[in-house]
Amino acid sequence: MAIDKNNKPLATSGRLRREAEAQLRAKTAAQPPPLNLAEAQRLLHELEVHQIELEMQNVELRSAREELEVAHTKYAELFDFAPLGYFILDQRGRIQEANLAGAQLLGIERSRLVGKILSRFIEEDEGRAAFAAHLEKVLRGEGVQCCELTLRRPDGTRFHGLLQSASVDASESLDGRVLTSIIDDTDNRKLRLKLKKAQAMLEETVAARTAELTQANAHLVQEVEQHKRAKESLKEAFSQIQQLSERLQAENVHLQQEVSREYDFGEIIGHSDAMSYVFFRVEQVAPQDATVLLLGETGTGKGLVARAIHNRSARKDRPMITVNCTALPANLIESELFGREKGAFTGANARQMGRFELADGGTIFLDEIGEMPLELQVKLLRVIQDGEFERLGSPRTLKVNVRIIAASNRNLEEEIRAGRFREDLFYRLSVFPITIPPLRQRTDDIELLVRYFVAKYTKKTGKKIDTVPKETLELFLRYHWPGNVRELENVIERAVITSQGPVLQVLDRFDAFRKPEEEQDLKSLGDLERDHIVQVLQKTGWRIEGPKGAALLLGLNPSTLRARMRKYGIQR
Ligand SMILES: Nc1ncnc2c1ncn2[C@@H]1O[C@H](COP(=O)(O)OP(=O)(O)OP(=O)(O)O)[C@@H](O)[C@H]1O
Repeated sequence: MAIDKNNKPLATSGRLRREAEAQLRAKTAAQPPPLNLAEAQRLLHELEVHQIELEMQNVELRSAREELEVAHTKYAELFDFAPLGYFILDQRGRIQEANLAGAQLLGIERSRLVGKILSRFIEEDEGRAAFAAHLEKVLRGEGVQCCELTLRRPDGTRFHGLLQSASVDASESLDGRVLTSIIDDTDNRKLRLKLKKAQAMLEETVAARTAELTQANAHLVQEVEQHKRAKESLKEAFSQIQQLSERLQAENVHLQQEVSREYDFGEIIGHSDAMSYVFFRVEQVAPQDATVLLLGETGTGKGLVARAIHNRSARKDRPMITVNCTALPANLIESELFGREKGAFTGANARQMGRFELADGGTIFLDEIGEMPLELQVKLLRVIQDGEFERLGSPRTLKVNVRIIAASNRNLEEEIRAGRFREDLFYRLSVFPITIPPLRQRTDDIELLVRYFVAKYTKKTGKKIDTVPKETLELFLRYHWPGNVRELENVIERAVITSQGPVLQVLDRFDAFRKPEEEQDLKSLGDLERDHIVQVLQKTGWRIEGPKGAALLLGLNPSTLRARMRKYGIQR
């Protein structure tokens, strides 16, 4: 009981007493009624069972704990002796935990490792910045991150580490922490570098070798190409040589034939105005490539003029091929001109080059063109126009570059009228006509020709003849020479053979050279008039006027006679 300083009970003590008694009452009221014995025994039993249960649980817990400890030891060993360093880092990269391998890797005791910033083991600022970025990415939750860094141990040794980090999420109660494994990749890296170097070297060697091989290959291909080309050009050269040899052979045969015919390729003799005009025309046309048509009686020298044109042309080093259209059988002219393939017709046993092919680059002289069969005239026209033709029996078109000189002793205009000569061919041929006058119209040349032939045949026979009697010359001047220069040449040749001594003796009666009247060609009125005028003039010694002049004999006015002479080209 509470008392005051006078040892008297306080007034509040009564109240407290009352409250305490009330609490006791409430407590006893809440308490169960006192147990009876049976109940007490039952409760005691349960209590004992419960205690046994607890003891058993305790045993189980202990063994579980032991097992856990064993497992922990086992995993701790695994953790410690794992072949790579494990580190648990905080958000700033401070090492919170590390396995033994990790401590060994960083060359520091494990106990001293905890609390150290991993960055301090990283070489160079650059590496540390890379690690910071690595850590940041991990903490940002960007998943597992890897990086390569050079790390330095406290003893100064370095190693190349491969880092792999992952953040540990909060549910694993390692909130904000990072698990980082580090592998010492130094040896592997060295090996890799070596391997890379070796590979680079290998690649370099392979590239160099490949380049060498490619070059060698290209060289080979080039060589093969060159060989191929060389082979081709050899083949071509061979075929050209073959063609050339064929051509040369043919040319040779032709030239031999020409030589055997004793053609006179020397200069053309003549100093008459008529011949001077012919020479002038020859000089004019020779350097051109124009087609020339030579007109004139037989034996007037058309062949010689053709040769002179060729020899004065740019083609003079190529052959002049002569085709005498009268000398060849009509059925052979075509194959002679254009050539033939083997078997082109019965009897064509071998391939033969035509005269046009032979004359390629040169000149072809088509003598007696008026004799050419009509059907061939068409083909000739084509050659003149396009330079093209086909060999007999061959569809292949050949092209040649040939200058054409044609000659005719026939009056081609009459032939056209008679339908024996194509007008178009005539106009093609007569681009540049040259008419060679008959010998009787250029008696001025006779003496010159006589001396020329005498010299020629005395040289040939070894005789010495230096005089031609005046009477003989006069005889020659009077004669009308139907065979022209050829006839005169024959007369001289015979005379040289038969002459004894230095004087030329013409034994033959001159009239013998005249054709019997009935054999003579029927001449036109103009020709007869011309011949007659010449004869009379020769008789009067070329005197025109006066009592012994030709005009009187002919019953013509001298000026009329002069006009006729001009018309017919009659000159002394
Ligand atoms: N002016 C001349 N000078 C020298 N010889 C000539 C002359 N004219 C012709 N001859 C000679 O006369 C002969 C005949 O000449 P060429 O064959 O050239 O005449 P052609 O007019 O072609 O005759 P054809 O029409 O009969 O073929 C040849 O031997 C030739 O040498």
